[in-house]
Amino acid sequence: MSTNELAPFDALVLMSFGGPEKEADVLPFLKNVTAGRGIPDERLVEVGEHYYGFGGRSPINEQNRELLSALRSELERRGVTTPILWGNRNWDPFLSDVVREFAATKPGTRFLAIDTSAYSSYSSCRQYREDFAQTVATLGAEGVEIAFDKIRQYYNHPGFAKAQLGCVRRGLSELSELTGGLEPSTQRVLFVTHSIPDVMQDASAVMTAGYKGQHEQLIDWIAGELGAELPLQPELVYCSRSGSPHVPWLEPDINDRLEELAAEGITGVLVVPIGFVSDHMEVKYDLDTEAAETARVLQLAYVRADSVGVNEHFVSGLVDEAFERAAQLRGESPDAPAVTPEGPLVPGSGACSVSCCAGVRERAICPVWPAPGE
Ligand SMILES: CC1=C(CCC(=O)O)c2cc3nc(cc4[nH]c(cc5[nH]c(cc1n2)c(C)c5CCC(=O)O)c(CCC(=O)O)c4C)C(CCC(=O)O)=C3C
Ligand SMILES: [Fe+2]
Repeated sequence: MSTNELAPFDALVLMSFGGPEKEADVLPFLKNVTAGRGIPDERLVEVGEHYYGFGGRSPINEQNRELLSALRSELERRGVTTPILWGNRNWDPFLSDVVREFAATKPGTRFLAIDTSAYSSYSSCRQYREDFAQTVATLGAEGVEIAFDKIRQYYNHPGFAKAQLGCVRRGLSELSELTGGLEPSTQRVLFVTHSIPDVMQDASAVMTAGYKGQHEQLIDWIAGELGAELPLQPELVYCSRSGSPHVPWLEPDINDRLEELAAEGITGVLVVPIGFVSDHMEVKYDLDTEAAETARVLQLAYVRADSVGVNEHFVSGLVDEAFERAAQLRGESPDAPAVTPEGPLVPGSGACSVSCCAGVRERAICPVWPAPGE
């Protein structure tokens, strides 16, 4: 007997940010990212340099190829034959191209998207829903009907959470080895995520625990799970701020915080990239290059924990979330596990509804999930 755990979906699509793969790609990529966003030119030149420092190649596409292949293996292991594609917002392979090619052989395709972004905010969730709406509209104008849904934001799904827990555990033992033992009075754990503008943070906190609150809840869960294994005080800091210096973004920046901590007598840190699913350019440049250099100058011992990458808990969690979403759309009430007090961000439950993480611009989103009462 065979059942299709992903019905009513015809295909899965891994949806990501995209990144350049050679020097000539860097500027056109940055133009795509910042189209209509008012990022100062100086910032673009500066960010371009981060990429040129790595030969113009972001690691993100390679990491997504690995994630795609890990997801394929996990689906195969579970006997699922539904195809899985990969598409990006800002660089080749572009979502619309991938979807167009697939839908050409199968009109009316229903896609279920898995995006490489765990938390709620305009940049990390709603903007993907705008991308899906735009893709539906573009193909619709070409006479090709398609539909999209997406899995829930998964920062508190046990798969992602357990993967993060493992990364912290390994990082702690590395710091301990490097420094001859964990020392609460002189060491800290810095959980790092991508800074966002305060207004984006505020919009994210209307219908959900918010971008910042979700990170804090996950950190609390990790600390609870580790118990005495975590003798060091954890805190949340930020990286990769951009935009005008007059616009407030979430702080403290990791480099500023390292300076303060060094002045307070801290001599070692474990840096955990909890906001990122893989070691892409923010991790390679902002953490492994820039923050590591700040720590070196301050003579701080610096260990960077792994990102979840293709950790088995993470990968099988993503497949569980796809199954969960498909079952919800079949009218079933699947188990929706979550490790933090906020609970699962079930689409349309209020979290991730039409008004969740609303941006400054009015743009069509897809799928449209009204919350009860909206
Ligand atoms: C929350 C968040 C995530 C995490 C969630 C997720 O993963 O989606 C994320 C991921 C990423 N951000 C990336 C790259 C960039 N982000 C930029 C700009 C911005 N990011 C923002 C937020 C986020 N970004 C914001 C509020 C801006 C300001 C402009 C705007 O309102 O959009 C810019 C423009 C230059 C600059 O301003 O730095 C670049 C080049 C890459 C690719 C890395 C690689 O190539 O390996 C990835 C994975
Ligand atoms: Fe970004």
